[in-house]
Amino acid sequence: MARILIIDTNQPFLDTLSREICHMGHQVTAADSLRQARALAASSDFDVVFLNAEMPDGSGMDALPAIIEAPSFPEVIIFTDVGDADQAELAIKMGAWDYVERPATARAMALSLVRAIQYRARKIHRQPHTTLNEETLKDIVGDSPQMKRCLDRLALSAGSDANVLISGETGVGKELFAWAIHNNSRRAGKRFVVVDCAALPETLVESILFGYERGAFTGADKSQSGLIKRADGGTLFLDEVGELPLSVQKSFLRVLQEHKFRQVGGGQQLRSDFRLIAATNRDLDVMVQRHRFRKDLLFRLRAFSLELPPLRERIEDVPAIAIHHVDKLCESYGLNGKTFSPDFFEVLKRYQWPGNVRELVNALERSVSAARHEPVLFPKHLPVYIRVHLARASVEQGQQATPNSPLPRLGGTEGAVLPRLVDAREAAIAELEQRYLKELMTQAPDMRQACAISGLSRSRLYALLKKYNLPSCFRLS
Ligand SMILES: Nc1ncnc2c1ncn2[C@@H]1O[C@H](COP(=O)(O)OP(=O)(O)OP(=O)(O)O)[C@@H](O)[C@H]1O
Repeated sequence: MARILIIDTNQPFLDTLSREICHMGHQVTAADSLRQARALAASSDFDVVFLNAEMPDGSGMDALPAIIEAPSFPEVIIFTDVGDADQAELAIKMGAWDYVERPATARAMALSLVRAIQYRARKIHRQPHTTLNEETLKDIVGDSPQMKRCLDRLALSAGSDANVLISGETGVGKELFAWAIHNNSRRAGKRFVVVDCAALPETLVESILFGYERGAFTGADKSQSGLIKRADGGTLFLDEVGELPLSVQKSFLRVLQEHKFRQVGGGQQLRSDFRLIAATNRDLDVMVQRHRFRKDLLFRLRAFSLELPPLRERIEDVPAIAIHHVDKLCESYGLNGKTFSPDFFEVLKRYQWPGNVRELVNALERSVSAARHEPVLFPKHLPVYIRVHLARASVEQGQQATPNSPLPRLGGTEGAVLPRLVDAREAAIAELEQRYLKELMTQAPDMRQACAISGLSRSRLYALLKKYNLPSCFRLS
């Protein structure tokens, strides 16, 4: 629970904003003058202060330094009815957390509070980990207890040079965490070399990793160093390490033990001082039992382990992640920032997100495109497959009886009835692709045959499996 101070004289707005904040589980105190606000800030602890820039007894900007320097060093959100770019710049330079024009609804304003609280909680939480650089963590959003535990583990691993194994379902943020570990380690500033083991053609894995000498194979007309050498001094990130062919696992184990290797077709021994971070969405212990992964390699990889939980197990992080990515998307599309309809986050929180944060980011990207210049995101802007899924689930749970309707209702607050044809077609294709891939998983004994049957390339097949969060483990016979 955070403690919030609101400094404003507009009673109806104050009442609604206070209600919203209490509803979020925080404690609110109100002050209707700067004098009272200064006294309160000096005598009580506050996490966040909403400060009106124009108060009857003076300028909120003048009171800002005293409030920022109050004993609890609160985060201050300045709000105003008359936006002024110069004043905004000054406020931020003076240390305000944010400067906002008073939005139409108190609810929208309460949402900007989420980020301030999250930022503050992290700041306090991370104080003992002096090595962590705030700037390198700005893209890791989430304040749930699970996320805090992961950030603790991140801080621990960043302080050592041990190999790290990051596990978790597809799209949970494994690469993001790997980056953050690298950027907070002594190797920050050196190379972070990413190897997507799932996308490496089996015949070329060794030459890509180890490099090759001139004449090593047909077409090798000059020698070429590999990714292991490129990572010298920095970090080597092996994504989807479970896909590394067994033959390569053996030679890679040697590299891990000795940090020495030979290029394909080469006699000379080379050295590379890299730190290894590996990631997997597969159960490597099961793969070891099935003789698909080397036990000694797993043992080495797992010197330090970090397990990232699926998004559905930290669903409270969804609004903050959504705000973060919508802001980024609007910025990259050159759009004005967007606010959210009251039920937008409710809908996001009801969905299970099998593709985790990546699926959420994709859904938001499509929502922002669908809304274009509309300032508010509604559930109707979400991809149709999500709305169909939720409508079906809620009908099945008997929460939403639509006995006479042959089609699920697809609208959000607007209550639209029929999807656009293009959306319906997309939903049908998605459903068919998923059914096909599941069948393919049970019929094909291995990846090579799955590609042969489906006519898909290895990387396209992996991309589709990832899209639908289907495991890439085939029947092992
Ligand atoms: N905690 C988070 N806060 C904000 N964005 C996140 C978070 N975690 C993941 N993302 C975003 O989700 C997307 C997927 O993240 P990332 O590629 O790191 O996942 P992954 O687990 O490595 O996926 P895969 O297993 O498919 O390789 C990225 O756009 C990333 O920025």
